[in-house]
Amino acid sequence: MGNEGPSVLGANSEVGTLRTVLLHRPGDELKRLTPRNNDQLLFDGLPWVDRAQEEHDAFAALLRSRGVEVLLLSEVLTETLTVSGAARMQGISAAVDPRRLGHPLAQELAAHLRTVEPAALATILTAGMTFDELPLGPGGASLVRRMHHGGDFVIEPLPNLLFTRDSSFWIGDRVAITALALPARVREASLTDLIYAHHPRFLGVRRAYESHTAPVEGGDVLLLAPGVVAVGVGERTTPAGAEALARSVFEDGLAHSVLVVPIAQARASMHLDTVCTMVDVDAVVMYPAIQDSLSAFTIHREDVGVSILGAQPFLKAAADAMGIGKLRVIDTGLDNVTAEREQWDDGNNTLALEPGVVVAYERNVVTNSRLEASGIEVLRISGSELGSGRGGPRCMSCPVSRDLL
Ligand SMILES: NC(=O)NCCC[C@H](N)C(=O)O
Repeated sequence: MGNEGPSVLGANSEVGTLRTVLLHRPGDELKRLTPRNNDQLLFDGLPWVDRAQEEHDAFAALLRSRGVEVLLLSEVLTETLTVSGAARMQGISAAVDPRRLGHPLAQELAAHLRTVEPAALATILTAGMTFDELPLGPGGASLVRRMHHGGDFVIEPLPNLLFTRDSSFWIGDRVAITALALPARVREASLTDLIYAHHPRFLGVRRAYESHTAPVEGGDVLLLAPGVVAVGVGERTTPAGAEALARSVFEDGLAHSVLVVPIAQARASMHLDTVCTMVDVDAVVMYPAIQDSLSAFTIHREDVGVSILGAQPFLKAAADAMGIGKLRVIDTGLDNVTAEREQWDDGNNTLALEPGVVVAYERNVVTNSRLEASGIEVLRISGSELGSGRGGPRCMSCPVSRDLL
């Protein structure tokens, strides 16, 4: 960024030049994964943590080499906990659940956590804590403590923090703290909430989608063009979430059209960005199996209230709302099996650094060569370990600042 100072916060597209991004370098929370808990914690396997960190470091280094400022969630969290007592309280109260721990243990643990240094507290809030790790005296007064096994979690770890896309997203000059659908991820939003509320860098930033009335996850939200938002509805974001988000962004003047896009309620397509991401101002990379069937309900902001257009082909609805003749689709695979394999491995989950330049996993060889054949520059990263959580470069990044289109 040279002497230009901090970038202007916010984004109104998927492809405006990326200036600042929030990533989470995977840490001790990944070491909590075992064959007994990985399904519940939404990982398909047990990543080799050191290698996952190396892969992530290379991802961050690539972004920096392209002039992007990389904010790391653990560092930003520690800074926030250092400057703000309110943030500490917020983080502790979200992590210590009296319904599960009982009041005696919950009170004792919360009192202890209030004495912990910011960096160590940030580690506990992200990596969790087991009963064996409780730094309290013998568990005399707590039945809960006596009855749990030492390896059980007092505070659940958050291995999916890696996917910073889902727990917050920027729209216009506002940030939305999302409402995550699954128990394994709900607490992530308490961390993004306290960071954006109390970190000095974000003071004064206003919120979008404050009502949190229903689940909305950032991986389902695509900023197709200034004023035009697509929201996937499937395993995570619900119809009520999409509707509430639409009304909220209309009221705040952040969009005039919201496309609500049904996607299969399946692990392979848990978010809209697992099947479709933007690679240029008028182009998407999309899983071919859904290209012809993907549809959208379009909600328009009207002078009074909203209008809802019935389901149309997604590509037509998107082009109409964006005011372009056609949304180009870069088809990702020549045959069904290759396409299915590369979709599973996040071939469609690209992160645009500017129009026509994307970061992608190297393993998706066919998809990447199709992108290049269409004139897209593909910056490859390895994701053999990172990918075991089922997320690619877009899932692993929350753009905090993009040049406005
Ligand atoms: N936007 C995304 O598709 N994020 C990937 C999230 C993966 C994570 N293991 C999850 O199941 O939520």
